[in-house]
Amino acid sequence: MNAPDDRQALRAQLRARRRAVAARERIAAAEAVGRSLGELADFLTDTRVGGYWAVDGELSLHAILPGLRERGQRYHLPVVHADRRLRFAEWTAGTAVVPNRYGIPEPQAGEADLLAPHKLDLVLVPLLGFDRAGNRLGYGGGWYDRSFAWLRERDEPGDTLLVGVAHSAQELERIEPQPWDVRLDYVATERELIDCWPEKAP
Ligand SMILES: Nc1nc2c(c(=O)[nH]1)N(C=O)[C@@H](CNc1ccc(C(=O)N[C@@H](CCC(=O)O)C(=O)O)cc1)CN2
Ligand SMILES: Nc1ncnc2c1ncn2[C@@H]1O[C@H](COP(=O)(O)OP(=O)(O)OP(=O)(O)O)[C@@H](O)[C@H]1O
Repeated sequence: MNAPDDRQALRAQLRARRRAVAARERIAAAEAVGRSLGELADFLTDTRVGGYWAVDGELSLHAILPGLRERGQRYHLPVVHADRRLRFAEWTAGTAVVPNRYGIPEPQAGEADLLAPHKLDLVLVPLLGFDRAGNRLGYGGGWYDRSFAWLRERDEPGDTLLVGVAHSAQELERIEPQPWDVRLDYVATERELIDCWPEKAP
């Protein structure tokens, strides 16, 4: 069910499903996802955290921002780059943003203020679909796969933790991984924190 054509059909279906989450549920999820993330010690202590500016039904991260700030953690948004790898720029309330070519707001940062993906300690990753093994379906641009490709070879969580964030309605039974896909370490939903590598040593 995961041949390329099927992946396209699946994306359309998942987009529709994500958009169909009712407003009340969407708001409750944005408020609840912080509790799931809070079960992960790294989320409470890591210095450099990457996130996203939610669009198109993505689970909004705004409710976790005050906590990050109080704990002295720094929050960064993805910036798309011509080499099709993401950079990350710090964002605080008041940072000017401009729409990128997909219409998603990103900080207006100079080259010197952009961080390469490996500089982040933990990245909250947007997605269309996920499974419990940490396989993920994105928009098909390969941005996260390309940007975090070095993590693919790992057989245990790497230096940069990848944490998918999604509505529980976006869970799929199984996503057939592609050779370039980078697995998530955790997925946080409004209901739970899913450890995608339960077999790893404690
Ligand atoms: N909020 C948010 N920010 C993000 C992402 C994301 O998924 N969500 N990204 C995650 O990668 C990166 C941007 N990548 C994106 C890739 C494709 C599309 C998109 O809507 N594509 C259209 C086709 C547009 C086109 O080809 O010009 C589509 O799929 O219909 C958006 C963002 C970085 N920032
Ligand atoms: N490390 C890589 N090097 C070169 N191309 C890559 C790499 N990773 C992914 N790609 C390319 O990106 C395209 C999209 O990949 P895929 O369908 O897995 O996207 P996605 O995971 O849904 O998107 P995203 O990561 O942007 O959310 C693929 O056609 C693939 O060839």
